[in-house]
This record gives sequence, C-alpha cells and structure tokens, in this order.
Amino acid sequence: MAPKRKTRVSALSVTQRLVQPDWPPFRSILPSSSLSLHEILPNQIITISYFWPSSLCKTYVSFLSSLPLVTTPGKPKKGEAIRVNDRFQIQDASFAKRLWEETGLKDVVIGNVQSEDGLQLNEETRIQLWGGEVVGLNPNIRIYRYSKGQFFDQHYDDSNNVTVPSSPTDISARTTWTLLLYLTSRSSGCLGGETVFYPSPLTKKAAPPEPIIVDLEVGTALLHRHGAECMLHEGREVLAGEKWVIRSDLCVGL
Ligand SMILES: O=C(O)CCC(=O)C(=O)O
Ligand SMILES: [Fe+2]
Repeated sequence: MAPKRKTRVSALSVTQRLVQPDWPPFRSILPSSSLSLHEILPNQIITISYFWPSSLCKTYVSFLSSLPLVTTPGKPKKGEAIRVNDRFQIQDASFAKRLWEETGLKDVVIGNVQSEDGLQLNEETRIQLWGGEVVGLNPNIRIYRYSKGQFFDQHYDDSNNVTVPSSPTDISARTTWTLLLYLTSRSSGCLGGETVFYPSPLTKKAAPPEPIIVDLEVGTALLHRHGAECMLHEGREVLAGEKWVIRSDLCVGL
C-alpha cells in the first residue's frame, strides 16, 4: 500500500491545479490607443466599450464554465446583501497583472493613451478620480455566473487593503474602484442582469433620482467608485440565458 504521505501530496497537486486556472491567452485585444473612458456618471461610473473582443469573451465563458463554481447561499450573513449566483474566487496575482498590463487597461487608466472622444484627464484630475496613483488590480479575482432567476441585491462595495505584487518590492495598496468585465449580453442570449445604480436624493424629503441602468454589453468593462463614496447598486435578476462577469478592483498605492 502506498504511504499516506504520498496520497496527501498528490491530493495537494490536484488542488493546486484547480486553484491555478490555466487562463486562456488574451487574443485579438484592441490596441490601447483605441480604448477610451466613457463617463456614465461623473466621478462614479465609467465604462470602456470593446475592452475585450466578443471572441475572447466567448472563449472565456467556455473556459470559466469548467471551473468549480460554487452557488452562494441564499441566506446572507447579517449586514450582507442577498446574492444569489455561482462564483469562483481566487487570489491570482499573475492573472491580475496580465489583466492590468496586457489588455490596455493600465494605459487607459493611468493616461498613457488618451483617445479624442474619451474622458480627458490631466495628472491632477486623474489622481483625484481614481483616489490616488493606480498601481494595479486586486489579485482577488472573482468570477460570477448568474443563471435565470439569479441576482445580486442592492449593496455597497467596500474598499480593502491589499498587497499588489511588484518588483523589486510588493506595493501596499487600497482598492478604490470596482471593475466588472461583462462577458455576455442580450446578443449572447442573456436577458436582464443589468447593473443598476441608485443615486441618493439630495435631501431626505426629495424624490429619489432615477436609477442609472447599465445594460450588459459583451466585452465592456465597467468601473465604479467604491468604499465611502460607493453608490447603492445591484445586479438585476437574469431573466433568460446566463450572465458572466469577471470582477476585480483598481488599487491605489498607500
Ligand atoms: O453583477 C453585477 O452586475 C454587480 C456585481 C457587484 O455589484 C459586485 O460584484 O459587487
Ligand atoms: Fe457591488
């Protein structure tokens, strides 16, 4: 009989294989010079259209379907939003780095490129917008799959302190904006699932302003401010098909 230790080692290697996804390469990404920041709500919500080509989104949806997604419990802990979806979460600094550096996101966020039609930022307004010098993405990568009837109830996203691996030394950072990358939309058969933001009324007695509804668009990246200035928001119920999202956060150096 094989010694117990051997069994444990091989079990570990299986676990490692499961927790280190072999993410598909980023193919057919547009040059960063053709990406731009589109302001949906000043200082709060920004989108980047055509961030990923639809072919890459499709490749990712089929790859992500092979990951061990876990259905979140219907009953949240006290103070947590009701979130009903299937998710996969991993600390993967190297994927976060690739997502930051190899997709044009870094260039467009830190202003290495500025297209004529997008949001124009100088150094000062850029630092003000992002809440500091953006140093990368949160290595905490979350994958969401919402099937028919699933949703993410109204909530606020917290800011977290994280370490962004870097050379020669790691960077202590804080998350300031949520990144949602939509891999599906109506064109891929997903109905519903819009991300909806609820601006707060200017006074307690004033009527609540109209919500801001962001339709899913294959390959669009959405950024929204989180932490103390986060807007109340939700992922609406999916009515048909599947909604797939990759989630991370922008991190600024402390
Ligand atoms: O899936 C969505 O549209 C929203 C997700 C969200 O709010 C979150 O990840 O905190
Ligand atoms: Fe959120």
